[in-house]
Amino acid sequence: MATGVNKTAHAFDKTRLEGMLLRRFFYAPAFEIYRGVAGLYDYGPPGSSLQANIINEWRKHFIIEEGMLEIDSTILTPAPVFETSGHVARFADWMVKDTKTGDVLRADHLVKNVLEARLAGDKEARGIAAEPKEEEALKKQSKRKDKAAKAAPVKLSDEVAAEYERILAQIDNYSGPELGQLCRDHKIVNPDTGNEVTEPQPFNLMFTTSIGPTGQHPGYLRPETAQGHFVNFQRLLEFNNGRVPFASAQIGRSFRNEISPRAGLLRVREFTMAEIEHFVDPDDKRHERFNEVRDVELNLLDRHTQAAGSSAPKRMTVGEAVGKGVIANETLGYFVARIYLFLTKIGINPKRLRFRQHMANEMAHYATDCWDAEIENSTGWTECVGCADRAAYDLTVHAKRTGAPLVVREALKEPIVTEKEVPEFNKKLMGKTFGKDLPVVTQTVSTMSEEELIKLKGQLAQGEAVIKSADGREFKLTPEILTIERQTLKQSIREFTPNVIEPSFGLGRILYTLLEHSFWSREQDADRSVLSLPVVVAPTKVLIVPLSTKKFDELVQEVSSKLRKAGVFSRVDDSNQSIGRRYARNDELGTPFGVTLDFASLQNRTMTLRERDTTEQLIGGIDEVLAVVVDLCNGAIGWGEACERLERYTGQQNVD
Ligand SMILES: Nc1ncnc2c1ncn2[C@@H]1O[C@H](COP(=O)(O)OP(=O)(O)OP(=O)(O)O)[C@@H](O)[C@H]1O
Repeated sequence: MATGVNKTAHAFDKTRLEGMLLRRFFYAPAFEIYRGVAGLYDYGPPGSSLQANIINEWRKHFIIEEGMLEIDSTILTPAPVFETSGHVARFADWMVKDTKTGDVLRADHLVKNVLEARLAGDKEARGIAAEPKEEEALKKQSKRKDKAAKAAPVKLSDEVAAEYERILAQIDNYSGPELGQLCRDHKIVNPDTGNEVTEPQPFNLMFTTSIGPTGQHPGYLRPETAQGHFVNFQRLLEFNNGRVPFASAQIGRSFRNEISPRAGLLRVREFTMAEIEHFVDPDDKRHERFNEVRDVELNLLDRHTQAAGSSAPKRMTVGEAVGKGVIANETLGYFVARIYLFLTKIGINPKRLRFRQHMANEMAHYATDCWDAEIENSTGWTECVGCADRAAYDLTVHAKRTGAPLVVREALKEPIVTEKEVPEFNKKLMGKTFGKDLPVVTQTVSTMSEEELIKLKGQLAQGEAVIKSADGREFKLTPEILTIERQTLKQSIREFTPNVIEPSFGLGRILYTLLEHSFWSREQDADRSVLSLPVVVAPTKVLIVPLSTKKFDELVQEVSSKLRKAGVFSRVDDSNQSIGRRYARNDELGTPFGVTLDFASLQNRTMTLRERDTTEQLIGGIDEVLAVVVDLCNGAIGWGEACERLERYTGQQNVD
């Protein structure tokens, strides 16, 4: 009985969406009455509920479903942690400055925006319809002062257009000097002023602070939550009975001093992340639940496709991708698929979701493979989740710096028995013979290969031998100083540093793209906007609408208390506005169901149930409607089944 809804009746209108989000206070610029600060936003009631519901679903989907160990580590971090992790040296973006005004721009964004705008201008000049992101680029450009950029759309030669496409397909792969070269080669200037820009310089994105009253401990606000997992590794491992694989998970705030944040929630300076660190045996990256996701189909944009200048993803199952080596291993593939399932469950349009593999330069030097979940929106494709195999890098560097044994010690079922040449030193005699060079001699012998030791043993059997240290000095050895014997060794413990697979979610980006994907206007009336948020994440699940205030108080109380007891979040709208207006307001807030109490409710204890997307209405007894609505909100039934149940109910009433 549910009729189809044409959600694409009106073209997506970003200005309308942004106006509505602000009007309904999903989120707003922070400190607005102080004129605000770029890149900081406050969430209002519907935005906060939406984020809380996304987090709730994330916790169910990952932490509960996968038995992960949840942690909550501090934001304030002493400097040595980020010196060790490499963030102090390398957590930087390339920035350029306007040579006249000193305005600061992020170098890769400058190149991307200018080339996209030129391609959009080219399309316009050729009379080809622009894609939404290109329209955005043109809109931005037309507001700017650069005369050349504002001039009539310019046709590009086919070679130049192809070159721009090639650059854009691998924009994340360029180093700072290469971005500088691109600016010179393609005459890229600051579009706001038309002025040239400086050579790109690295800019560290971490906010510095100092801990303690005298400022003696330099520190940083964390730019990601990951280090909190690594520094707690020993305790987490112990909690997991000393075994891998296991995963820890954390949801919390991160801070990045972004160079010029101008993209709303997509690029902010303070944001909530949800991160997983899955610790796994480096020799065995299979995943025991891989079969559950093997057939999940994904859009995969691998690095070879990008290097060839294309951005057309290949459609493939995860099983196929891991089998063919497109995705490096099962565990990484498992998480890529689980990320897909999570994002689509909360309402991201699967057709506008792809996984892009990092190109060689883009990936951290230690990582083995990395895939970003990118979601298409009005600004183009935006990374919303990163999923990387970080190998053993993090635990290794922290162990080296602190001396903490960040390793797994695994009892071997079968001890490994090996025969080995073992050098034994006469320390006393060696001390007398070599004095302060003793450690050099010991080190030189101890680091010899099996083959070298056998050769040395042979020479000693002849009376003496000469060895060469790493710095080229020679030392004479005799059988009195050193003996080498073949021994049988038994190893019953295997010690190794686990590898880490890290899915890292930015919740603000997911929330914003979800709002774009859910937003549409009714066919008959472009002014009537709807947010088709899935029930699981909708800020309010049920709107209770009494016809007029006083007479219905008791029923309103009854209905809201029953919904509360069933764990369904509802709101009462008893304003004086017409029911139609009240529904329209809640369509904008994404409330999936409405129940209306009218005079029939008083007389016959009936209630009307309305569905947001179709606007269909069903009538039933109050308790039956409540039972149906609770099942709808818990995801036990869909709208089709709700219709059948209430129609059955109405049929029975008529017979009775
Ligand atoms: N400035 C930001 N504002 C909002 N979300 C962010 C920001 N930076 C990162 N994120 C989120 O955190 C996730 C993991 O961070 P990661 O370090 O992989 O991002 P990134 O590669 O630095 O992003 P970008 O290249 O867009 O700056 C991203 O997928 C994104 O969702």
